Amino acid sequence: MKNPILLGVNIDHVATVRNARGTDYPDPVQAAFIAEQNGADGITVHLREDRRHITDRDVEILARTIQTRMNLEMAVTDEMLSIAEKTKPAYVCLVPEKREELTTEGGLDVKGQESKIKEACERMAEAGIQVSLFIDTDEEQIDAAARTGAPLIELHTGHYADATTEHEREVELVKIQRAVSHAVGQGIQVNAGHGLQYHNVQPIAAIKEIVELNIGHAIIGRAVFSGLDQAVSEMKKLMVEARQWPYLV
Ligand SMILES: CC(=O)[C@@H](O)[C@H](O)COP(=O)(O)O
Ligand SMILES: NCC(=O)COP(=O)(O)O
Repeated sequence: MKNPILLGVNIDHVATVRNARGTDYPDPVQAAFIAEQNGADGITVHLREDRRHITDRDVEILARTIQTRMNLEMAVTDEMLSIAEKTKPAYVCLVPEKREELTTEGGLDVKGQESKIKEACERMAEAGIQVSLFIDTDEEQIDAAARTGAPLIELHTGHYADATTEHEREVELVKIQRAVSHAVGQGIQVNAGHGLQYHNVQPIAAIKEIVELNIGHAIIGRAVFSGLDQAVSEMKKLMVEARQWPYLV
């Protein structure tokens, strides 16, 4: 395919199930292996400060066993930057984090903490790690991301996913399309993710400049019923199919 769309499978919630009982299973390491065998182009894990799902042990083992590439999502803290330096994932995705949140609620405020994020990007670049910034579809945030030197952004698709009417969803889709063009115009690679599932992924996958989608909760949820192999390959199939659609803007 000339313009492929890549799938990063987020395996956080395999660890959520494991940690609910303090057992050794299900193991995210096994999940990564199955996901890779069934079309995942990368594996994403979010090492939260409260370690509610993925743990340091998971990151250490995954760093040695992932065959594709690891995308380590993390808050911009010294502790997390040091873990990244030690484990050397291919990518880190810097995200905002609140301990009490159920999941990530919004994009990183790059504009409001530009020098801190620029320093983090430089520190990661020195360690040979590519940085992605998880941000909203806001042109000022995209411009700030460009100034930090981050080669990638991941656009937050949560508002699109949470839309309750067709009109609202269309409005959010247009915001994503415009943000993609704006970022690509500045030479930034654009990924996207959050809240994507089997029924809403295709219009996003059809945006031809988006390189990769990171999807987790919906895939792991479906895997409970269909198995992880099918859950991953079905998602990839929908994405690849949508990539053949005519461009939407
Ligand atoms: C940054 C992002 O959009 C998601 O990866 C999110 O952080 C997932 O975190 P949870 O798996 O804890 O919901
Ligand atoms: N960055 C988004 C991600 O990794 C997965 O988010 P979700 O599909 O679990 O909402």
